[in-house]
Amino acid sequence: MMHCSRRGARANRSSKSSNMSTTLPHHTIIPLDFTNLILTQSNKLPHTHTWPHRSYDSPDPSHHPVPVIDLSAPRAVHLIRHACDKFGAFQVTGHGVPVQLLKEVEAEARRLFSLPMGRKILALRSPENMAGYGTAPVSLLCPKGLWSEGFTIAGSVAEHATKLWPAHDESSRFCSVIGEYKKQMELVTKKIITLILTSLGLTNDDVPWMKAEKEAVSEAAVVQLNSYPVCPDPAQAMGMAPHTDSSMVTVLYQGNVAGLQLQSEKGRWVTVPPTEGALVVNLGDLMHILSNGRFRSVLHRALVNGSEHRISVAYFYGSPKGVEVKPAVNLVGEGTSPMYGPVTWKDYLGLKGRHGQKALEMIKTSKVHGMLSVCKMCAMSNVVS
Ligand SMILES: O=C(O)CCC(=O)C(=O)O
Ligand SMILES: [Fe+2]
Repeated sequence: MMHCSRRGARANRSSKSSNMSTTLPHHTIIPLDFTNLILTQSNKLPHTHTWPHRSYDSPDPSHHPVPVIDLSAPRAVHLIRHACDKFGAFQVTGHGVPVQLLKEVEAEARRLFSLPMGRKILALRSPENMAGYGTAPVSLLCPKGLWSEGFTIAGSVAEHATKLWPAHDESSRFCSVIGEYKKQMELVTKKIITLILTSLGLTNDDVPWMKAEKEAVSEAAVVQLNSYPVCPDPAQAMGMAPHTDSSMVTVLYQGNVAGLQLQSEKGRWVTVPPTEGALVVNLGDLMHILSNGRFRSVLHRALVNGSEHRISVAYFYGSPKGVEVKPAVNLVGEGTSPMYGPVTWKDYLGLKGRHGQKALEMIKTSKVHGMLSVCKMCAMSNVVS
């Protein structure tokens, strides 16, 4: 596997005060102009987007499939505990989100990404604030470009939409579909978190911020639209580089085109097959912290393909503004210390943005006094994944 390094992040930060178009390695924030590329270019992967070792990691066909769990089944809690222990991920049905709404969100994402680059760039995100159009935040830490584009929706949907579609009738559909999606996803995500807590022997009382004010809770969520255009050389390309999400949980809709893979305990890649009407649930780093290391946050990536344009929609649920997540007291053995120090989602995102997959290690209680205080001082916030 080609590992992501901090090279891109450094290049990005150093470009802050200078002319972005000349000094920024473009793949770090501005995706390829796929719409134009598909119309005019030869069938070749640019060297900036060629991952030479990617094809070495062959998937593990013998691995047990990631379980599909019906949320309304009597054994749901038991099945969720097993899935969280073994995979750090599962798929859910019986979630109550109308399939029609999922299809509408996908259609809106396709409408957004098919806009000309000149229009999408009007909503370009900055290196410090990941809301808006650009490559996935994980690309800041990658040596090569990703075969994808992303749009991160944090805060007001209308603010994003009017940048893309100045005409009201063009932006209003996006606002209403995404607005409804956020509402539905908040409901289902809280249901899923409650079941996960139950599987750990905890209740919502052990995590008081679950009952926080409605507004604070809606600040705890971010929607990420991902687009993976048809690729001329899928074996050498990477849609989304391997990463764990920083969230508590991520609920992902991946339409009907395969691409998502997660890493098994044995370190092999396992495809999560699209399942009609199902949503994928990935445990993020905050859940790993809350569970005092019992549940792992799953390493995952997205591959691309040569015939279909794939869309995925991730709903990241972190923790409300200012709330520090820490290992649940009931999961810390008597006489032992919690495995991790308390951290807010915002600070953790800052750490992850700077240090990638090393971030978790850095808030281990043995390390917390040195590194975390340093990173809080120079916090680069709002990096989402
Ligand atoms: O597109 C996918 O399947 C994965 C997306 C993802 O991992 C993310 O947005 O964090
Ligand atoms: Fe992810």
